[in-house]
Amino acid sequence: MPEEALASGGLDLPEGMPEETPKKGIIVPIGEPTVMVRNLSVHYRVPTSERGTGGLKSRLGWSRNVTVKAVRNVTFVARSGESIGVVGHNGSGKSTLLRVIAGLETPTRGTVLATATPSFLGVNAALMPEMSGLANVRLGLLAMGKTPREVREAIPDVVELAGLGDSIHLPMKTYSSGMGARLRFAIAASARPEILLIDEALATGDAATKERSEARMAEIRREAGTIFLVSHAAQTIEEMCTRAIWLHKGEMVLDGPAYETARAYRWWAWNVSKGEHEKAEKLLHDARAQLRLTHVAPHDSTSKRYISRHRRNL
Ligand SMILES: Nc1ncnc2c1ncn2[C@@H]1O[C@H](COP(=O)(O)OP(=O)(O)OP(=O)(O)O)[C@@H](O)[C@H]1O
Repeated sequence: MPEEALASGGLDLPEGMPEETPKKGIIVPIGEPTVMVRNLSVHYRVPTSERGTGGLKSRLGWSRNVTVKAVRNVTFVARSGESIGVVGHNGSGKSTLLRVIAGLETPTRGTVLATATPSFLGVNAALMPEMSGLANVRLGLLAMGKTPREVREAIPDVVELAGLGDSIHLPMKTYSSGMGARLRFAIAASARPEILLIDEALATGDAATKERSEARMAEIRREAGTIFLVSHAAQTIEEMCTRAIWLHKGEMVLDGPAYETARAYRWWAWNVSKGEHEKAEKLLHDARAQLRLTHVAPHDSTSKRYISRHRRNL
């Protein structure tokens, strides 16, 4: 997204809002498509305690179901060498999108094609809270298919990347959410997966740990990997990603360079927090007007094989 487009769309920062300077990231060439998301929608039917219009069922105390449209018609293509941040307010569909790419959920409509099985680092990744961080590293690495010897070799690197010091010997249930997230990141990133999905893991941590995480992410990208990173913190996205997607109520509002997209989102969020709802609406409208969808047909790419993430799409 060119700078002029941002300016003409009225997306300059207002006076008083702190400006972040874009960080010079490690430059990695962008390669072939690794994940293709097409017309993806995820709807949930959920019971509501809200009273109906007074029909018989409602008078008998039956609960009604409503449809929550968590993801609405999202389309994009991710390529190797990209780290893609997903930003958006609470409930905008960020985690749902990641879970569908991971193959943990089946979409209501649309398809996800990928060149490899994504490694998913969710906030609730199944580790054992009673066991120490170190024991969980072993467990996690074994669960990812490493042999006992590979596990032994990988442990020092994972422990260093997690940056937990002596706390690595304490039970995981004693960790703060940030400490747990760092450990999960270190375990998942040690596999150097082709596609890595990270949900809210890197917003915390000291400068040195952040630096190491960033370097590891760059390594994965350099080895032709793609990373998705979900975060509420636009600044994390600016620092860690090359590209960002802004979701709002399940819809894609903007897809472009991380700095511009995160900045546009931050300004919108800032206006919402100040009660400037008209201005925020206009910003959403302006951002949507700039949205350019990235498309590619699987046969456009010669050397990769794409696998559907969901059985019903096979
Ligand atoms: N399993 C589920 N059943 C019903 N509704 C769900 C389910 N998972 C998510 N939702 C709803 O879908 C919408 C999107 O949720 P999602 O967790 O993807 O958003 P998010 O952007 O990751 O939110 P947050 O930033 O708060 O973590 C929300 O309205 C949420 O309540």
